[in-house]
Amino acid sequence: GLGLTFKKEENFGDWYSDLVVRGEMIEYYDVSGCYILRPWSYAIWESIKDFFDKEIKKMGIENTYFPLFVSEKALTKEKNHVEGFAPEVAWVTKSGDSQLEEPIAIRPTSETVMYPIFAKWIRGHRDLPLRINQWCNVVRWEFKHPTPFIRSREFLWQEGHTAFATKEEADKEVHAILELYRRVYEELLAVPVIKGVKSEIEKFAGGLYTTTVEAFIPTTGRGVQAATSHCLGQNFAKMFEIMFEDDKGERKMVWQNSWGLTTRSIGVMVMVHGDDKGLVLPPRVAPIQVVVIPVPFKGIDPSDECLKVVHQLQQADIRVKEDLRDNYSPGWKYSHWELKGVPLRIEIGPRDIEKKQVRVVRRDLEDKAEGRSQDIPVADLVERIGKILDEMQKHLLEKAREERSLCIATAYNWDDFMAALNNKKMVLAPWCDEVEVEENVKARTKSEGDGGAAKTLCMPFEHDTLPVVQEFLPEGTKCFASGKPAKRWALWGRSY
Ligand SMILES: O=C1CCCN[C@@H]1CCCn1cnc2cc(F)c(Cl)cc2c1=O
Ligand SMILES: [Mg+2]
Repeated sequence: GLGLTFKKEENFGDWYSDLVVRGEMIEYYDVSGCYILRPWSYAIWESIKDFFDKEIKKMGIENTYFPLFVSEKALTKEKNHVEGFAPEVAWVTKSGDSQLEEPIAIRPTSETVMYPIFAKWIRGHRDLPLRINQWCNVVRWEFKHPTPFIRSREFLWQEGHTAFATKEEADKEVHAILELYRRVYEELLAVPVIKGVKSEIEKFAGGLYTTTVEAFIPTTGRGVQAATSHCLGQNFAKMFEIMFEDDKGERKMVWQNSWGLTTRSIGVMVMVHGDDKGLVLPPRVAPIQVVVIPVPFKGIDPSDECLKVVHQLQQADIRVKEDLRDNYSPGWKYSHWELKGVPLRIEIGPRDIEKKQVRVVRRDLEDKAEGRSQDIPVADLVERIGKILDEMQKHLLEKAREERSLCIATAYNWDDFMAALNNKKMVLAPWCDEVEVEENVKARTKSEGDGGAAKTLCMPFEHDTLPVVQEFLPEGTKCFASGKPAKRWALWGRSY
């Protein structure tokens, strides 16, 4: 039958892998860790890209394209930047059947591709700020189990790379980009995220500090890094000698940022909103927002009325499609388009034609929920459909926020921390901010708990939906793990 084989709450891993294929987002591929993005998911990436690209252009950031290949010399310019990552670098070693003189790496990220060129482009303070972005693919030969969208050996992303004369300008941009990432998740994907800063061991080692938006999958109790915005400080400027002459004629190193959002965002959206009937797509990114289905009866075929409604909605820039196939029943079509996660379906039968109305059914409400289906006069259709789509967008975010708030516990000691963790929650706990304590928590949670180590997901910036804000760490509060004086709240959790 059409229904999904696995239940989300019972068998999440299989539910997800099956759903992204049955929902026609992903096709499997014979190179391990690589997936085909079919139109149904690629269209969602295009919506994300359209939004983000428009916003960064408003900020004066320009798109470029740098080569896919990195010379070994450039990639290994800074030993400690690469050494941790070396195992995941993919190399081209031959063309045809002849060995290459030098092996060439495929970019896993583009700092080492771009920054030697930045050093050429940046001479004086008038060359600053330099702010570029590229939409591309990167390759990282991951060894952990691959998961469509969430972890693959090749993925699509945007990577922004910027250079400034002062730290203040860099800091400001880090947060401006982080806010755009929050908007991608909350306004387009209807996924709530928590903004924060990474700990010293979780941050990008090559940088000064890393800010992040963290999403959460309630079903598995795992956090997932949704996007990241780093301030690199002057570390890369030092490595690649990116200097400029300031307005007093002094040679200074630039201050840099780099920031990225990947196709992982699509997987997070599927995991958060999907249900046992299939995908549930937020209207803002749904490739088709409304599907119109005729319900023939006693020889009357409402296909013409369907096409009229389709045309009306198209005029209002609503992404609408009719399903007039006569080799499938209305019931089959309802299940099919629910599996695909189309936000709204419109049913038109002979009685609807008589009454000059249509039946509108929402994908985001449970079968018996109030307001799931309603009869709407054709005359009011465009206005009402627009309103219902906006309502769905809001409802999906509110529902996800509500569910996530139930998955955040606050703990002041180890036992409460472990209880919450093993109850599939993220845990806000006061922490002494010492690296070895964080390493110790990782080690202890790896052995004691099931499902992998807990780590710090971030130190939340003050956040309206969290039970705490950084300032209110009561005097004398002890670190939940070490008992030492706590310095800050940390959000801990198991993660992807
Ligand atoms: O996260 C972002 C946003 C967009 C631009 N880049 C940064 C840092 C990327 C870290 N990182 C992440 N993964 C890597 C994998 C590698 F094989 C190598 Cl050689 C380097 C890295 C690496 O530097
Ligand atoms: Mg990695």
